Amino acid sequence: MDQMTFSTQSHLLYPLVLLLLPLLFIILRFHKSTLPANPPLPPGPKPWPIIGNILSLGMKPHISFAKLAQVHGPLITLQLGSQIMIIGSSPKAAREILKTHDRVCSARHVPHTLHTKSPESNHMSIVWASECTEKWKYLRTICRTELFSSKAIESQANLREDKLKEMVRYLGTKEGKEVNIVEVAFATIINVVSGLCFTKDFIQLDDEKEVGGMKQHIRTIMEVGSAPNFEDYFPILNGLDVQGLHKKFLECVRSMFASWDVLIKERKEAENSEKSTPRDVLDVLLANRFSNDEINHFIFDLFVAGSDSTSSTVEWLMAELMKNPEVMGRVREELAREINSAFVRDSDLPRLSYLNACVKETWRLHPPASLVPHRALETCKIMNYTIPKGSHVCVNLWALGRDPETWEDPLTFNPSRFLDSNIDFKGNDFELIPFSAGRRICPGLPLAAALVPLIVASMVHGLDWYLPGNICATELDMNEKFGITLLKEQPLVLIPKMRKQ
Ligand code: HEM
Repeated sequence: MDQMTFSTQSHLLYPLVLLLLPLLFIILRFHKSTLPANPPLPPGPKPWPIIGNILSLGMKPHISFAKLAQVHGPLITLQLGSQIMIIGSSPKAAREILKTHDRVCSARHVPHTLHTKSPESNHMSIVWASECTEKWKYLRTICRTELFSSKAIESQANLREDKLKEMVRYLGTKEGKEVNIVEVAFATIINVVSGLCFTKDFIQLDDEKEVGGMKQHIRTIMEVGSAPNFEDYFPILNGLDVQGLHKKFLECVRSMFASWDVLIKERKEAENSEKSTPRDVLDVLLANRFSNDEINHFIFDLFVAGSDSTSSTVEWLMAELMKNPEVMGRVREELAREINSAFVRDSDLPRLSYLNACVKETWRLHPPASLVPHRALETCKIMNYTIPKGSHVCVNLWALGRDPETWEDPLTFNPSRFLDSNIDFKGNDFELIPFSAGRRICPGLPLAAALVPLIVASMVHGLDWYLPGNICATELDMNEKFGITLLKEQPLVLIPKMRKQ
């Protein structure tokens, strides 16, 4: 009986399987052909032949990219000559690039302008290390332990306070006269960094004397470094430097290195320099047996990465305070309530919660590094799109701060939004990452976070500020007039007046 049933069943089963097999084959084939083997590239504007989307870059690429993101979405592709560029413009895209795919996207795109003569030299730099090599890790460890640990930052408080007192005294001498805010902030920051590195001032606030023409060199480096270099997009031009950008860059680097070589030589010749406790970064680097070239590159990174970014934040914040008198009023009230002496000290900063909220709001609207230039080490998938190996991968920090899906009334300068919020700028909250996030996050964050509020508090405490001539505060065009102020746009000029206590 059982045998019978089985044989009847198998008798029916064979023709059924034979019938179903071709059907299964058709279904699988159809299924395979609708699912591409690789997801596509992120969407983007249609490229022109040869030049691709170069014309979409515009004068301010971060603004052009933000506009393109409104049309094509938070992850877009641009074809720049032969180079693919992927740009992320939402907190989700930023998290995927800088956290989920941190390792794969951690390589640096080094523009041709900033290539130093030998490929070795870029390996000595933290900023321009094309990959996160052992050397890069070692240099970051020196930064973390010797320069920017909480203990190191605390031990540098006296230096910062001294430089701030010099700045306030200088501003007192400029009463009733026009002061270029970014110049003063820049000189103060350069002297803080040169104090850390060489125990020496590089710029005198009250005259134009400066060591090694630093101001002009850093200005030129920022200018040539941010200009698009066609060599980056057309390999056929490699090494020709048709725009002369690389030549200008090298001239500045050589001149700065030559002036530092003199200081390094003096230090090496000083008696017992190796045996005494290290006074500054130069002593630490010499004790770690850095060569002159390595010292120069390390210090170059600190000056170039730290000066313009910090001074432009001070300028934007002062401009926002001038434009928003009620915000300025609250900052003044807080300073009057919390500061009992003529000078603001580091230890006062934790009590200045409204000023700290103003700093965050400035970094939200005006991140100094608006685009973070990384490169994909391997092909990977981000938000269901393919990111090919070697693509430039950027996060548009400027777009993140103005994303209407994240921020209420995003274009309004409203520091109060941060008063009851846990959002911080330390790389964990992807809606606010002015220092980036992941393994390449800015190592100078602790110094900048201490310096910016200290400089602004020192400028505002005890001084009233006026716009020159007939400029009215409401006329300040915050989006167009300032921008990267060290470049060719108009700097913020204000007139200080001592306040009667
Ligand atoms: C307001 C001030 C500053 C801002 C907003 C800022 C922001 C940034 C950003 C966005 C990056 C790129 C990170 C990435 O590639 O993902 C960076 C890198 C860097 N920053 Fe800053 N920075 C500031 C101040 C400083 C200061 C004061 C120093 C040191 C004195 C410094 C040293 C560096 C260095 C060495 C790098 C390269 C890191 C690497 O490639 O591994 N920065 N910074």
